[in-house]
Amino acid sequence: MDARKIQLPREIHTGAGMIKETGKICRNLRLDGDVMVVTGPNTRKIGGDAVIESLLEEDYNVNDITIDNPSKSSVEAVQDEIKQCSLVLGVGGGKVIDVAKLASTRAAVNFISVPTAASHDGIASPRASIKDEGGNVSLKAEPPIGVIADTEIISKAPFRLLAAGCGDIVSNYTAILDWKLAHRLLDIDYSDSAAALSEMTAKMTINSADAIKEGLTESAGLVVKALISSGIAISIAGTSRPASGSEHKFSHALDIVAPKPALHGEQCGVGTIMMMYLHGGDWKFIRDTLKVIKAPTTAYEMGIEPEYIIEALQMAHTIRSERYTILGDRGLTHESARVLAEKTGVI
Ligand SMILES: NC(=O)C1=CN([C@@H]2O[C@H](COP(=O)(O)OP(=O)(O)OC[C@H]3O[C@@H](n4cnc5c(N)ncnc54)[C@H](OP(=O)(O)O)[C@@H]3O)[C@@H](O)[C@H]2O)C=CC1
Ligand SMILES: O=C(CO)COP(=O)(O)O
Ligand SMILES: [Zn+2]
Repeated sequence: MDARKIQLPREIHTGAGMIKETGKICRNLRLDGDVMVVTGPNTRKIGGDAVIESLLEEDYNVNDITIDNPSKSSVEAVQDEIKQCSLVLGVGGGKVIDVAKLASTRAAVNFISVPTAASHDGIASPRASIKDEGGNVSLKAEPPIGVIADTEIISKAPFRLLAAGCGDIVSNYTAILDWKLAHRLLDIDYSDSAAALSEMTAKMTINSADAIKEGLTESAGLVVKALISSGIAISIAGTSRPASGSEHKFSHALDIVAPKPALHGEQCGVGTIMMMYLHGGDWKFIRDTLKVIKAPTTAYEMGIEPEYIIEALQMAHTIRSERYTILGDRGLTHESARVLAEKTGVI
């Protein structure tokens, strides 16, 4: 039996107005000492101030820092600031949460994830995507000890963010197909339980697609719980394989080649349509589900020119090349990339 350590959040709090309980939740988790609150320029007002107020009400000594990109320098800046702290809270979207997550891991202090949008599955995952010279790199990190998801705040976020979160969940379908393929071809370690959790999460979200509506706390709750569940599947597997396959390679490539990339979840959703086609699966079902959710299904809807879609498809196999997927080791030719994007209606 190979020795494994699985780290999972100890407490997950979801509900309208939950952010006001942050101070009490931290005290109940027996988290003492000074606290650092990390936010983004928009999310400082949207959630950061309420978190700070709640912590002050519980007599915490609170510092705060605002970051505007998920770079190595942002992580280092937060790490420098948290030298005297024993707890870090990331309050924002995926970029803020990733920076706070990695900085707290490196400083060996507790981290609590406070998503203000249900836009990605990094909320509870043991990964952090940080920009470096070559683009985004996915780094190992410690998952949060707690998650506080205020569905009131999340439901009021631009609906585009919720739809993007659904794209990141739907992407589990092709991620699992790629993982199974790599396991069969190359005997890559595979976790039935992580795959089952990831696939069930995607299925439940897709079956509820009609219920995912703008401004509803119920919709926010459904999607944020699914995203947390995807992050837990990553923790169980010890790799992002349950939620990241060829469709993510396409998205990461698009982040590099597109002058103005779309949201992570949007790109992953569109990538799932095309990679499901390559797998010979029901790509129209994926496309139609994303349409019901009002997530983008074309380059135009993502605001990305067709040429960058083709370029990203051709480049995708080179992203994390050790991770075998349906793209194979040689990837797509220009013509096959063009035909793929056209046949699936992406361009
Ligand atoms: N670690 C992991 O496992 C994973 C990490 N990721 C990473 O997450 C990032 C994508 O996250 P995503 O959230 O899509 O993008 P961002 O973090 O860039 O957030 C998008 C924008 O939404 C704003 N925002 C967040 N919440 C609200 C709100 N309630 N109301 C209004 N605006 C809001 C943010 O504001 P502000 O600028 O103030 O933050 C930001 O301007 C990528 O870097 C990706 O690599 C994705 C999946 C998994
Ligand atoms: O986005 C993710 C899962 O949805 C994380 O995956 P990566 O390991 O490809 O960054
Ligand atoms: Zn993702």
